[in-house]
This record gives sequence, structure tokens and C-alpha cells, in this order.
Amino acid sequence: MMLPLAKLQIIDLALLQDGDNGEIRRLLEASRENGIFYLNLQCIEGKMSTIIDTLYELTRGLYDMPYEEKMMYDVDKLGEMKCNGYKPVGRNFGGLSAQRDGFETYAIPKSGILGLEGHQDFSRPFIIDKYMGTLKDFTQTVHSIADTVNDSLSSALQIPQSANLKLFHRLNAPSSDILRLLKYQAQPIEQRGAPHAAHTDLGTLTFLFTEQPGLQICTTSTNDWEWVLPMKNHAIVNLGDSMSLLTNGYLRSCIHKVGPLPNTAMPTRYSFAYMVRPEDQTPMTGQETSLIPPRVSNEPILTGAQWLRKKFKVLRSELRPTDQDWVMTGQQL
Ligand SMILES: O=C(O)CCC(=O)C(=O)O
Ligand SMILES: [Fe+2]
Repeated sequence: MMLPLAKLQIIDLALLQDGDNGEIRRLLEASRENGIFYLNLQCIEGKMSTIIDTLYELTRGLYDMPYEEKMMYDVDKLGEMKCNGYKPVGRNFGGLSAQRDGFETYAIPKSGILGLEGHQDFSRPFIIDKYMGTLKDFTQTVHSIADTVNDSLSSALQIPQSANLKLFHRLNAPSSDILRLLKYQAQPIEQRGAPHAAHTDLGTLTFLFTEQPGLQICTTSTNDWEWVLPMKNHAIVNLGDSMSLLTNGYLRSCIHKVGPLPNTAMPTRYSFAYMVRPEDQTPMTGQETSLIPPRVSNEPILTGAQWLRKKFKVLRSELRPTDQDWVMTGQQL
């Protein structure tokens, strides 16, 4: 049987930067349909490929540290917002035995990388300091790409300049943006469950970089799982729940998971993702336009920071919560 592949749009960053109307329209289509697309980064390929190679080097260095040392930076001990530190295998709900996950993560906070006020001293192993120049460069580069995507979407959605999505995602404003480095554990071939269970991301935009297959999305057209293979010089960009909330459900967050290819054992797999999240004070509601419908919920409007706390509770739960809650896509308003 052929591998069912997701037919994703390929959006060209250079054309978005030029304000190309056709490209902006296709970006909107992709964001409405499945909430995920490839972003062609050819125009900054030279810069990005060096950064990406260096970040893989950091990833390997971090995960090669002894377990006890990694646990000194336990993400659940370093802060309430889970923006800094290490998560060992098995802490989250997942598709492996006993409903556990099968991957390690290490989160590095934007606020620390940029040295925003009050965040210069975030606790970290020394290896992170060695890569701080690259981390800063990466954060600034991806953030400026996110500005272009947010700007293009705002224009396609006819959002007035005063409510442009990029105004709620300013580089130097306090937010829970992170760079997340992931390492999946190799599994025996009998282990068919997904080490990273189905979920939506809680932020606005996720920029995913990987050289290995494993990612699957649940598409709207088939309501079934399809594979998203990595493409050289392309990031995989998906929309998260915040984007859905900020457009009153008009744009959709993408449901995805990671697991082994058919008849193949799950290999050790590396990926990393920059997660653009709303500024802490952002009111999590959309601006009505000719496309964006009015907000229908009677629930109080949360701030970006409150919204994040609520979703973390679901992710860390011991059991899969009720169907309604577990995805919490922000689509059912
Ligand atoms: O590892 C991947 O390909 C996906 C990671 C992911 O979905 C996440 O970190 O939220
Ligand atoms: Fe994700």
C-alpha cells in the first residue's frame, strides 16, 4: 500500500515578503483547510542551513548529557509556564504502553535567549551558553518570518492595521515563545503506538524543522491520518489553538501526532520547533471582519497567559481527558 501523504500547499516566503496576492490567498486557503503548510525558505537558505546544523549539534550535546544532569533542569520545577527546561520520556499522555509518551524535550525560552528584562538569568546548562549566538539569530530570524506570515494572514482576513496579528506577537514583548528541541526514543517494531499522541499546539504558529519522517496530520477532507514528509529548505508551519481563538475559529489549528512509518520500527528521531505564542496580555478573541465571524462564546475572554495555563493542565493529565477537552482546539467556541 502506498503511504498516504498529505497534499500540503507550498508557500514561498519570498513571495509573501513581496506581498504577492496569489501567494497570500493560497496561504489563507491552507490556513483554513488544514492549518498546516510547507514554507519555502530558499531565499534565506544559506543563513538557515548553518543555523539548523548548529542547532542539531546543540540538540545532540544536550541529550548526551547524563540523565541526572538533565533532570537538574526539570521543566516542571523551573517554572509554572513550562517555558524552560527538560521533560523526560513518559511524563505526558501518549500512545505507548501505559498511555505514556516516548520523547524527551528541552525548551529554551525566547525571553531568556533575547535577555528580556528579568529573564537574563534563566537557569540552564553551560552548553546552552555556548550556542547563545545561534539561538539569538534563529529566534530573530524565525520571528521575523512569523511577522510576515501574521501580516499576510491579517491582510487576507481584512483585519484592520490596528488589530494586525503581528501586534500581539512582538519579538521583545513578554510571551511564552519557546524553541523546543525534541528527541524521540527508538522503539521495537512491535510497538505500534504513537510516541507523540494526537494534539494541537497551543500557540499561534509553530515552525517545525526535521529531517526525518514520522509526523502525521488528521486532514479535514478525509478525517484520517496522512503523513507529512520533511522537505529540504522548507519549514513545516502549523497553526495552533491561539490562531484559532484570535480568528474566532475561522482559521483552524492542525491536529497532529508522531509515530513510526508502517512496518518500520520507530527510530531515534530529532526535530525542533519554534513556537510563536501570543503575548501574555493578549485578549484571546478575534476581531470581526467580513470574513471573521463574531465571537459566540459566553465564557470570559482569557489573556494569552491564562489560556496557556489552562491548556497545560490537559497536556500533563494522567489519562486522556474527555473527547471535548483533550484536543481543546479552540474551534468549538
Ligand atoms: O516532532 C515533530 O515532528 C512534531 C513535534 C510537535 O508536534 C510538537 O512539539 O508540538
Ligand atoms: Fe505539536
